[in-house]
Amino acid sequence: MESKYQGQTAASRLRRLLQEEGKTVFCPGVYDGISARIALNTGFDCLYMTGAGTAASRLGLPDLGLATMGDMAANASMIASLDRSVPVIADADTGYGGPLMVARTVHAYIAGGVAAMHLEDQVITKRCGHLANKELVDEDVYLSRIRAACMAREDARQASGGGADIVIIARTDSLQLLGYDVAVSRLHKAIALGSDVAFLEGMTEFDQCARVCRDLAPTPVLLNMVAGGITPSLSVEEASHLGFKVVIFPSVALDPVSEHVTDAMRNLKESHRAIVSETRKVGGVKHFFNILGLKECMDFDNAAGSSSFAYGA
Ligand SMILES: C[C@](O)(C(=O)O)[C@H](CC(=O)O)C(=O)O
Repeated sequence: MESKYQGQTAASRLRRLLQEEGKTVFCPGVYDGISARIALNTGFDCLYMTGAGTAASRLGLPDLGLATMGDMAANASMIASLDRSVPVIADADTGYGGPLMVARTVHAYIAGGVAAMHLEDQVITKRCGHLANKELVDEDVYLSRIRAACMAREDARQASGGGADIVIIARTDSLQLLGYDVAVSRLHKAIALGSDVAFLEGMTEFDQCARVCRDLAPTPVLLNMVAGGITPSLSVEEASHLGFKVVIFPSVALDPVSEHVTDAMRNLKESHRAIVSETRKVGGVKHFFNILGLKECMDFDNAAGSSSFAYGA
């Protein structure tokens, strides 16, 4: 069967979604194979790889600039590989070093099939954008990160005959320290260098959310809806009404996981017996493996002529 996305890379598919009149792309935050599979099975047309979730799930650590480029690129590439027709927007933090390192990051994300990446102006020892007392790099350092990313994308475009067209999202964390006008001015400069999308991190007032898309028009703007964060909570419809073209929900899976797993762990510790969910009682272990593509794996193996799954599993 021909894919309806024939010939489109994930990046070009995302570019089309961004151009669709009246469309706001909204993305659940995913950070591992399970959360990504569940989001794909739910039918989202774009995913967001959260850096906070990547640091949490791969390293067991908070979002403090501890995940390396290797950690992030490997995770983003794995997630992007699960369904090539669904674009993945991935956190790329500060780019993990100077311009040469930023360029390596861009090439690693492109090689992994990532559709878009965001780069910010915090110091390398960064923290979640919704924490206090963030430190920034000077504007020229930030712009050299963005310039390096756009130069690397251009090199990759030429080498691939146009295919490698990763969407570059300029994020600024400067609102907290330098105020709205400086933050928007940093984004304008990043756009002038070739960023495709702008991301004003850590807005604290509805008025800022209401202004930013107008002030940066016609560049598409991304809204970060961290649960419990400092930005007023908006629905996708409300965000769309204000002009946002992309909304990410980084923590949508993190809180349910930490809360439900805590309950399950406590229960096992106290009762010495694991809770068996209703779905497992009915579907057995296969229920979970089916979420991860068991059937598709067996079909592939059969189609390749193997007899391993001729009688199922
Ligand atoms: C968007 C973000 O960069 C992320 O890693 O998902 C974080 C979100 C978070 O820490 O929950 C951020 O806003 O800095």
